[in-house]
Amino acid sequence: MIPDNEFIRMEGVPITKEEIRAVSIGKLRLSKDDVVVDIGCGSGGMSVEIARRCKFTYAIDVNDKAIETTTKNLKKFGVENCKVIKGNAKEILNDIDFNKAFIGGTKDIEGIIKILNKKEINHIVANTIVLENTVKIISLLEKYNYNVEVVNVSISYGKKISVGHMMMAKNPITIITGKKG
Ligand SMILES: C[S@@+](CC[C@H](N)C(=O)[O-])C[C@H]1O[C@@H](n2cnc3c(N)ncnc32)[C@H](O)[C@@H]1O
Repeated sequence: MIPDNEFIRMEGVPITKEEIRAVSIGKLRLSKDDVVVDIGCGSGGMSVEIARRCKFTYAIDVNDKAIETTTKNLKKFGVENCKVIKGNAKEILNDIDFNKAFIGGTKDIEGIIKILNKKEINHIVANTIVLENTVKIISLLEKYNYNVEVVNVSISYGKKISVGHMMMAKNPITIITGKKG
């Protein structure tokens, strides 16, 4: 994994932390034949890591700054097998071919999961912070007969204080995996 501080960051939108990227990448079980879409690519933290491990990646975001930052990070890390597309994933997914999806953004999630199911995408991994989004994604995946695994990851970073290291907790992230077949 690339350390967090090596990425160019987009103001106001946190990059997926190195440890969360590691678990999420593990859950995607990537192979060199996979074509993966990163829905809500933000700064491109996941797009870069995914593209380095598969055949091709589509990085989609509605936000101009996200598109700009992801493009810069792809260039910085020498990633050439990733196309960055601006827009709402709901309007774009029907026009591209891929076999796995990573979900990092949840706007219009009902429509997005409906399309993923219709396109027979049998391996989906989502990261959520907000409880309501976690519940919504689990329910939607179950509605479309995906087998769902839910993992909650809590990370604490050691901070040096006078008497030793104090562990400072970050907010937990839920990693939801939906699979069929
Ligand atoms: C938490 S950030 C993702 C962080 C990213 N994984 C990273 O490491 O930099 C979520 C992003 O999803 C985008 N987003 C949310 N819903 C979306 C949608 N339906 N289509 C495209 N982008 C979306 C937001 O604009 C935001 O940039």
